[in-house]
Amino acid sequence: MKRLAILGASGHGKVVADAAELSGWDEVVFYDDAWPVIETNGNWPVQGGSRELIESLGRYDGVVVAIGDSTVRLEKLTELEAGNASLVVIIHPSAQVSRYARVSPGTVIFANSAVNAGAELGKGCIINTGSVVEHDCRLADGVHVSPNAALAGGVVVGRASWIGIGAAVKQLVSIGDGVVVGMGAVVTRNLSDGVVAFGNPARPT
Ligand SMILES: CC(=O)SCCNC(=O)CCNC(=O)[C@H](O)C(C)(C)COP(=O)(O)OP(=O)(O)OC[C@H]1O[C@@H](n2cnc3c(N)ncnc32)[C@H](O)[C@@H]1OP(=O)(O)O
Repeated sequence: MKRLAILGASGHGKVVADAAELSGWDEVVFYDDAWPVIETNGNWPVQGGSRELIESLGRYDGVVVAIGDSTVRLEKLTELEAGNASLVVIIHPSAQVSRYARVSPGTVIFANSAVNAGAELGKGCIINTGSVVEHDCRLADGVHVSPNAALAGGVVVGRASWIGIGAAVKQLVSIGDGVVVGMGAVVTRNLSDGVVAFGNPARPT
């Protein structure tokens, strides 16, 4: 019996839970600091807040954080690691993840996405539905690649950056830390830390 605890009773959490069940986890439960006001998240129970999770880590074979805000997600991952939580990777069975890619703990990879050979993904990344992380991309901790976004070969993305839904990033482009790439953007040039950029070609606002 494999038991998974997910911190973050969010809509994103439901997708993580669904992918987890489809990839062999027998029991999936949530923890969220909104507990006990929130007692369920879709089909799954919410059993406590982050403190209760830390106190009951021994009950679980794996833990993952499903908080959309990348900075908060990384903070919670760090707290759980300090408590010796067993952070796991969740991969939807329809995702294509190369055996030559490296995926760090706490990262989730959703349906119909592809992560190709030589890609390196940091901790707590979200590779969302239908997105593409091409060969030799390097994603730092906490990167979110939104649904249907595509990173061409050798793209580098910094810590906690967010690539919006349907965006496209040219090969070998380097995106800094804490960047937001807007939905549908076409990124042709490097982006420095902290910028918000969108449009075709994408320009920082
Ligand atoms: C499973 C999931 O749901 S994952 C989540 C996926 N969601 C996303 O990818 C959303 C990413 N976010 C965006 O693209 C946002 O629009 C941002 C971050 C780029 C900008 O957000 P905000 O700062 O709130 O901008 P706001 O909505 O006020 O728009 C400001 C202007 O920019 C325009 N604009 C905003 N985003 C874009 C975009 N991606 N492309 C072109 N124009 C845009 C708006 O139309 C508006 O123009 P106007 O002033 O002429 O009316």
